[in-house]
Amino acid sequence: MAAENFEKMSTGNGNANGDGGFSFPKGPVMPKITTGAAKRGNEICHDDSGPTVNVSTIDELHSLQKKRSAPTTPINQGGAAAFAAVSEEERQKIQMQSISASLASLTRESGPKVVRGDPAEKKADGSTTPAYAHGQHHSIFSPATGAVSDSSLKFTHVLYNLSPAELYEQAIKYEKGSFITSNGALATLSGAKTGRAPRDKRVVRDATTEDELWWGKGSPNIEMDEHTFMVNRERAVDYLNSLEKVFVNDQFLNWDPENRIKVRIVSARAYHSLFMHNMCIRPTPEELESFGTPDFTIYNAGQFPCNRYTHYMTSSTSVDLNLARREMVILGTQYAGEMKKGLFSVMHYLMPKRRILSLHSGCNMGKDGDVALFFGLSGTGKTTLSTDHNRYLIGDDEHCWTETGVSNIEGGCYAKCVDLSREKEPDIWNAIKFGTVLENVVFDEHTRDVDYSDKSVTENTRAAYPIEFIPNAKIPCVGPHPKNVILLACDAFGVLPPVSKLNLAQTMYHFISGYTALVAGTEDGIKEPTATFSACFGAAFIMLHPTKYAAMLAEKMKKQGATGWLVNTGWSGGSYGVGSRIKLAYTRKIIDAIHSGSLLKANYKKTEIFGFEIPTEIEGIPSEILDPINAWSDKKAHKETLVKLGGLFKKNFEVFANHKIGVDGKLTEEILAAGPIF
Ligand SMILES: Nc1ncnc2c1ncn2[C@@H]1O[C@H](COP(=O)(O)OP(=O)(O)O)[C@@H](O)[C@H]1O
Ligand SMILES: C=C(OP(=O)(O)O)C(=O)O
Ligand SMILES: [Ca+2]
Ligand SMILES: [Mn+2]
Repeated sequence: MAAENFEKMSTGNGNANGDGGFSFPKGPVMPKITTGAAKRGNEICHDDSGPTVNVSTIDELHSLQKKRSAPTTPINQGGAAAFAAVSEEERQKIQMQSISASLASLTRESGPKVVRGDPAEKKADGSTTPAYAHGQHHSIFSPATGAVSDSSLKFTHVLYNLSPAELYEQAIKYEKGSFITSNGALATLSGAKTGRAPRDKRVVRDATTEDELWWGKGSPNIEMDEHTFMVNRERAVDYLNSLEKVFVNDQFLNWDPENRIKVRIVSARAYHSLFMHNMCIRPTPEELESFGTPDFTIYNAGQFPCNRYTHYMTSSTSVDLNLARREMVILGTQYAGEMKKGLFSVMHYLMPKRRILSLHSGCNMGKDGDVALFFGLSGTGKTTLSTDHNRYLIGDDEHCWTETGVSNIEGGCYAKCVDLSREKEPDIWNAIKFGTVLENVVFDEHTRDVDYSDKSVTENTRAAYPIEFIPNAKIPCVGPHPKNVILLACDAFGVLPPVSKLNLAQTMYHFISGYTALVAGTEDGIKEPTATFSACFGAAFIMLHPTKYAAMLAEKMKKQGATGWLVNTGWSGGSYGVGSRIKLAYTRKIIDAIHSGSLLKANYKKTEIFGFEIPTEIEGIPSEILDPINAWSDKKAHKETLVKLGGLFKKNFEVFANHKIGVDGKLTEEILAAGPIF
């Protein structure tokens, strides 16, 4: 009986053949040792009643495994086929020519020889160098050039718009610190830099940008000249060309089809290529065929430092933006966020020129089409709160607001992972799967389970995933005009109310202030929260004077009748160290009440100093936390802290006191009066 059951369970072929008189001994044994030899007499011993593979060598077997990707342009029947085949070759040639031009070191050759494909991939003849004449898999481009240098003799292999699976393989084979975690994500390390380096971000100051951009105190635009840019560009390009292979991504920014920008990212790491694959908008195969030349190019040579003897360089890191050349160069940092936020800066320049407002905000939409924006500095909750199971996600970080509505600039999200839990943030948790880049996380060496509470590498652990990994993403990522504009502040002083309703002047005052206060980091033993003011909740990325963006926001909010709110996602019941961070569940309830419109109808009272309108009740939230003073046991300390914060706001706003916001002089006065009064 036992043997019979065992036979039923086993799907072994060949033995459970009802040939009587033959049974396995009891106990766990290997079922397929003998064959039908006992019955078939002197036949040769074999065990292959199933079909066999139709090859004669192991190489042939391997060649069967990968089928060539189907051409994306349907080749017409009949006479057109030959024409289509030629034009495909021609198209690839144009594409390689364009990549060669991107990689040209401008002082020497016109561009390197480029060849498409992995140099380690064996050709049919076993060679690994490109086949010059009979191009099979690889298209090749050799520029006509008189000058000969070592770099003009070698090929630069281009890994063009690889798929996530291919990029996983590249990362795991060649990039130390790349692993697959148990959820299927690709874990990587970004090296010495685990966050952005705003003090190393430079912008070329030329005749045009001199007048157009915001320079000087408070501005993120640290100047450099054209010549220095070219020195760094050459350094990056030479570094990239010295490698055996580079990754090239051709993608889009902005879901608004009329204002879409074509971007090319040239990088040395599969990690960077997969990151941008996830974060930018992915072209369809057809869109890629007609991509042509990009509107903007990033040269990411982050593994290679800049030269400190180069004028303007103050460290080994430099992130350089040249708007005239439409190029960005990255040296000395591998933190992938530089690319995403660098392109965001470009959009903060290009879009306002078209009278489109670019926003450092998350954005989602309710079932009835009500759109909300979530402004806030890093770590205040844009990604967390815009990812809401009951609403459609338009985007978590970068948007545009046009005459017709909003559009996401990106094609993916970049979530903080520190202390991530399945219970509190199920959608982000589930988005961390095959295809997602997991930066700087710690995992179990055997099970590969990620420990999101482990901050050994950095506190700024991140997951980058395509937006469609969020089940209720709104694709295409566009929506109508916003109804609510939510300003997020993580107030570690614990004096800002959990939610305040703002009038237009207050909304503008707080938008221009861009306040948050974070604890500087538990390790350093810093007890005192530090206030940060970052104009437009994104001073690191804006290119024009903050009042330009503020004026556009005021005009749009007024025209659309949008309501402004200030939500404190930080401390309650005392400053950091005494009080505690407002529960995410409470913040979500507050946000729900904003979306539903119920909060608009609540009863309000006015606070001291800041003059906020705060609700007296919100369903599901203990009423006593709505007015911060109630949650503080030390009332005197509360008042002192409130006055201190008010003072910091005042001091910060001084630099804006002489600026007119838009053409409306009355609004400017109202904004100046909308700050703290004491
Ligand atoms: N009350 C709260 N509201 C929002 N986020 C909170 C709250 N309490 C804790 N958090 C945590 O703060 C972090 C917010 O980060 P994130 O949403 O990525 O910010 P941003 O996208 O603005 O940079 C998340 O790790 C989130 O879990
Ligand atoms: C990636 C960033 O954005 P955020 O923290 O707002 O998600 C950043 O500021 O570097
Ligand atoms: Ca940010
Ligand atoms: Mn975010």
